[in-house]
Amino acid sequence: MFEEPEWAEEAPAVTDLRPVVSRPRLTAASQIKGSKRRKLLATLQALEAASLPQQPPSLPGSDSEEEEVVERKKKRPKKALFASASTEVEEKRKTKRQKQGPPISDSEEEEVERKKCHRGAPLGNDSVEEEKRKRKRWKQAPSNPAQHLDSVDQTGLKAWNSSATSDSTKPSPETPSPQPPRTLSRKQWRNRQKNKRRQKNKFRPPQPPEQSPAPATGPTAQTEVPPVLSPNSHGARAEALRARMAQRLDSARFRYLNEQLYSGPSSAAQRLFQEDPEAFLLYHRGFQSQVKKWPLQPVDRIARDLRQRPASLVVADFGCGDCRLASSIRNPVHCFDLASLDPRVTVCDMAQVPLEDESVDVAVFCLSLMGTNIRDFLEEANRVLKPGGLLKVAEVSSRFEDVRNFLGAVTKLGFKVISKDLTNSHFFLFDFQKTGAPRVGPKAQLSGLKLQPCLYKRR
Ligand SMILES: C[S@@+](CC[C@H](N)C(=O)[O-])C[C@H]1O[C@@H](n2cnc3c(N)ncnc32)[C@H](O)[C@@H]1O
Repeated sequence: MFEEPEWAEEAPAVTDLRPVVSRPRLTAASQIKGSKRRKLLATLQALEAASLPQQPPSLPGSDSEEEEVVERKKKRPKKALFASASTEVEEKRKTKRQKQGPPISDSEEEEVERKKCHRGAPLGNDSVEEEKRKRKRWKQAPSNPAQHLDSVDQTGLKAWNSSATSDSTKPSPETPSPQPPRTLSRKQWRNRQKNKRRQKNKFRPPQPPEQSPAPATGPTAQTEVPPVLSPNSHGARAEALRARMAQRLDSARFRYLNEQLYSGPSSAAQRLFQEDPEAFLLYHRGFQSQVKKWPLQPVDRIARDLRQRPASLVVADFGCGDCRLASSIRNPVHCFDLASLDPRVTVCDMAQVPLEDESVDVAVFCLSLMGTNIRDFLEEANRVLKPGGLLKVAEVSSRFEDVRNFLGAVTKLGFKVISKDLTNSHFFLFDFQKTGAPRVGPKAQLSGLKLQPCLYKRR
């Protein structure tokens, strides 16, 4: 006769985890109970036969099972009843898990095989149900607790933890499972990997602070800024301020020199630059920075015109500056200025240049009719120009109050107007031809030669 292991039904769910320890003791007890049960069964059968002859027939093999259940109910203590109730709850949980399709472990298969060996006769329907229940109980007591934890979902895990808090075999995260699971579903495997990762991260050593990017406004950024940079940046600002102030000073000095050149006679300008050669450099730096902004520099326009003429023409550049004209044409060029920025320059007051009378073909005044003695410059040009020689004048347009008066005055000095170009926004350009010696005496007033000074605004 098949004997159901009563320990499985009587024991609470938690103690079901230790079946191997309790099985031999319970098997002996069940044998004793089996003999008693047989005696009681015989008594009951006798009583039933005497008092209940009208009872419906039962299915073959079912009587003994029913009697066993009745017998068990009689013998079952209150604890066992409670255990049975809790087992039913657990069975419901297990059924739910079974619906999710947990794999049957090797120990479960072995148990099924073991039960098959114990069966001497085919089981009835009730016996089959009992067998199913037993299988469920065996599943409730997994041989590998870790596997059990992994095989349940999160809800099942919570239920397990809450119901098995006092279990000494409850797996700890650090305790490796003695038997690795052989068949895990993808979800179970993922859960296991996730748990492993969590454990790993839990014990990961903290990263050094320099590897983790700190916010720019955070305290790390504040401490990372070396205090040495502060004086440097202060020094840089001071240097920038110094440079800016120096530039302002140079600009002021340029304006002062420029005004001196326009407001006094050339002799005074000559003395100025002789006494302070650096002033000439400063003046030309200022001039270059101004003229660079122009759309067209007049010296380039004059050079272009002269390139249309024979390169054999001798040119005299009055107030040559940095000899830009001489550098732009192939003609022989006499360069005159109050100071020298180039070896080709003859330092002199252009009111008196060291050239022979009627020795040059072209006389050029490009932005150089400065000073209050313009008549002296034009009479000197007339002197060195050959008869029919070319006089080219370029001046800032704003300097002219009356262009016609200017042209009339130049004509009285022995020239005739060939061309005038008033189209440029910054300068006027005139071409004269020498007609002869000046037609007016030294005391004649040529008001047309009085031009406005070209003053630069303070920026
Ligand atoms: C505005 S800059 C023009 C320089 C050059 N012609 C140019 O267009 O690039 C005028 C030049 O005329 C020179 N200058 C002015 N008066 C002079 C004089 N009396 N004798 C010689 N050069 C003079 C100045 O020294 C200055 O170099």
